[in-house]
Amino acid sequence: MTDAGGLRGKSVALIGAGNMGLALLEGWAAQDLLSVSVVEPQPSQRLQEICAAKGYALNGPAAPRDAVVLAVKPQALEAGAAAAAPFVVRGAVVVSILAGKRTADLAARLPTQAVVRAMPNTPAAIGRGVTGAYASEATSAAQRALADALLSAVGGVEWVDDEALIDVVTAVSGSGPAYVFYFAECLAAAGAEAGLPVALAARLARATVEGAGELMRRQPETGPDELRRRVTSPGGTTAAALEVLEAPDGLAALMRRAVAAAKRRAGELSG
Ligand SMILES: NC(=O)C1=CN([C@@H]2O[C@H](COP(=O)(O)OP(=O)(O)OC[C@H]3O[C@@H](n4cnc5c(N)ncnc54)[C@H](O)[C@@H]3O)[C@@H](O)[C@H]2O)C=CC1
Ligand SMILES: O=C(O)[C@@H]1CCC=N1
Repeated sequence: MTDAGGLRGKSVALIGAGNMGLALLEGWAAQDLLSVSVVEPQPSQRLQEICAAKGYALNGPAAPRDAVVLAVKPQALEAGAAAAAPFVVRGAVVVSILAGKRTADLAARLPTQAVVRAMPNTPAAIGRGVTGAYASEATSAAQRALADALLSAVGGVEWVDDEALIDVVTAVSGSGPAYVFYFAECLAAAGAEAGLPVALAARLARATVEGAGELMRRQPETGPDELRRRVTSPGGTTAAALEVLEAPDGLAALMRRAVAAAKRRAGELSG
């Protein structure tokens, strides 16, 4: 395995290996460069398999680590930070993926000021995630590079200089996969209501979202607006549908409200 991010020989503790923590662990295991300790009170079968196969310590004694990744629910911050603290020594960087929790919230509970606040998303589980990240002022360039390499194991990483933007990242790409899945559900439901057998409508909607996403991925130079135009014949069926979606109270207005609600909720989760 190439070691572009300089992960070889680095040690990491992962606190919480549910959906997102496990996705990160899968990425690290595939690279096979790190020494990993995992703390997880309810280890899944898959977690146990990875730890056994890779020799990762699962719920073993704490030891100083180069990085500590916190992946518990925001509501479990106190207990998660208590579990993380024994792994955090001088020079360690803490990477938190907790929605809403600020770098200051983390620094107040851990023996370090070097905190990276990151927001990945669930396509990380197949190495196709995208993560927004912010590094506190006390984070060194080397610590930030280590955090970048850890997060890059499951997809792209976009850094922001203003911590407040992480709440927006959360509302766009952190929660975003759910919007896309819900869109597929709604398209299927509308198709069924318009007369298709329910299962067929579900298959068509799913294949459409998959195919459109893949088309976008394979044509990175082409914007979604242009891809949309290519579907839309003047005076045709797509134009008729888009007239509905583009109405003042249409999809753009709904997305604005949805993103604003998620951003607001992220703010409420801080502290
Ligand atoms: N699910 C998602 O799409 C995303 C979630 N996040 C954030 O990631 C974090 C984790 O979310 P999920 O993985 O979805 O939740 P999850 O509930 O699947 O995983 C959390 C894990 O933490 C474990 N845990 C609880 N207390 C603990 C403790 N004291 N020490 C160690 N482990 C402990 C739980 O047993 C559980 O397995 C959340 O803070 C969430 O905001 C971030 C990006 C996307
Ligand atoms: O719903 C949540 O709070 C988490 C953060 C982004 C995606 N899931």
